[in-house]
Amino acid sequence: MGFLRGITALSNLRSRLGQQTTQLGSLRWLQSQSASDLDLRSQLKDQIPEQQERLKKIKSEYGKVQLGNITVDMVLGGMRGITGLLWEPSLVDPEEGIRLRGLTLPECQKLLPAASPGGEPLAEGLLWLLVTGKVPSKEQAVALSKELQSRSAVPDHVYKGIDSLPVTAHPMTQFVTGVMALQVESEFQKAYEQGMPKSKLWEPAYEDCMNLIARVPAVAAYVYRRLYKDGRAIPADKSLDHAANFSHMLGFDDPKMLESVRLFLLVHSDHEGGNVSGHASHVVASALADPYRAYAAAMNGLAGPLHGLATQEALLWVKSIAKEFGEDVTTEKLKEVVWKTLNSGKVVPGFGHGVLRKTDPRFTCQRKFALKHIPDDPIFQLVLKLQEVVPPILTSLGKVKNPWPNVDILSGVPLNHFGLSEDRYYTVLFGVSRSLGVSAQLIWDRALGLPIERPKSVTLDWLEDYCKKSA
Ligand SMILES: CC(=O)SCCNC(=O)CCNC(=O)[C@H](O)C(C)(C)COP(=O)(O)OP(=O)(O)OC[C@H]1O[C@@H](n2cnc3c(N)ncnc32)[C@H](O)[C@@H]1OP(=O)(O)O
Ligand SMILES: O=C([O-])CC(=O)C(=O)O
Repeated sequence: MGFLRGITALSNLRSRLGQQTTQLGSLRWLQSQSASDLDLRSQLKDQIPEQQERLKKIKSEYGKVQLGNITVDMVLGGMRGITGLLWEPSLVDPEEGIRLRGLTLPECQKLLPAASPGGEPLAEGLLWLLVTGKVPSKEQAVALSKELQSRSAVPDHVYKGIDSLPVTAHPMTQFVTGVMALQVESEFQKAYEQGMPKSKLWEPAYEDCMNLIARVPAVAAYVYRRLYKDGRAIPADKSLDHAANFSHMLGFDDPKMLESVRLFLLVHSDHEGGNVSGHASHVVASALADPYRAYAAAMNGLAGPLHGLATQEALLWVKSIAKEFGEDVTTEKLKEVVWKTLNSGKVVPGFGHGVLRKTDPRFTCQRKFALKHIPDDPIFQLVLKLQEVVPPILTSLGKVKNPWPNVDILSGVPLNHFGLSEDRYYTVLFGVSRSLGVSAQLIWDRALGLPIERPKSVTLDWLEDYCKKSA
């Protein structure tokens, strides 16, 4: 609870010690940090000219280097395999999985500052990493925490906008409505209208992104409390870090739940640029639509069942199995259930991937967490059985390129264990997490002056003609 208070005490101690701290080894770094060291915007501003130069050099020296051939399969196959986007915060290797600014998830867990020793990383430190590519000190993460808090007030019209929807509206519809209502305060839109030159647009993009990240937890929590807790909203607790405060506003203060939310925000934060939500945000922002509009587009994509909604679908599916067949369901029965799902024309949620060709490290990371904190949870136990049962069945179909579990099959399990059991809400949690990665790139989109995205499309007639001529 006293995360910020603890750090403030440390800083006070530092000033009381004055010059002596230079003798104190481990405290030395604290003193060397100036105000601009602690300010994300200043750090970013320092980096931008260098990265702009880098991009310019790559373009002029290597602009004609080929990155592969485009085949008809790729055009008809959702552009799979086409390298066509620049995305700085993360990169996915098909075998190894995600790296956030070069760090694997276990490396992030080890290196990023945590609320308490050995705990899950603070979302603020993660955001710092995603934006700058540098691992922040705890002081930097705390400074960013304070910055986000200072930006977190949500205007009343946002809540009124959400309230105008029927409670039957899907939580993602309510959430996106809230996000669009936040857009009314876009600094980016104002700056553009006032004629700000392109070279400076990263500044209002930064403002919008930081305000957005700061505000979406309250909007998301409002939707949750409206739908499931009689609308009794819980005010923010300013002594808490970003993730813990989100959990608090949802109504969960158990320290293990706070850790679960911190982990959730880490593993769902980003997955390079070609996934539906990332790509949607990038293309919308490329038309110089403001970050709220771009993020809302991302959230509409995330709400698709083959993408982020799989979090909801997976938890619903696993729970329905537990309900119908009990938690001790046999392997044979589980196989039957998987086949029944497939034969009804549905996909098996939480398995497979568009890029990954091995078990998703985000699954592995959450599995480790569950083994530590909730080893006997019956839903977790059921997922472990599905991890064995599903891949051979999917493989036997002969068409599934990746039969292994993805992030979504376990995403909801720890949170469900600690009381957040409303499956339909899960994609909103995913959305709050993805505000970190999407925003980090939106800032760089404008800092690097990336152009409007406009790939070429063709018709079936064109394809046939072209292929016949080249045969
Ligand atoms: C955060 C995330 O977005 S992670 C992904 C979350 N989504 C899910 O968990 C939903 C279940 N999984 C899927 O639907 C798919 O694996 C996707 C959408 C993730 C990837 O799709 P693709 O890249 O097209 O996968 P792939 O090339 O292996 O698909 C080939 C075929 O196998 C099928 N397939 C792939 N995964 C599955 C699955 N889990 N269950 C059933 N069939 C599957 C595809 O539907 C496709 O069938 P079709 O040719 O009859 O249309
Ligand atoms: O990479 C993808 O296509 C989907 C995914 O796992 C994500 O966006 O988290």
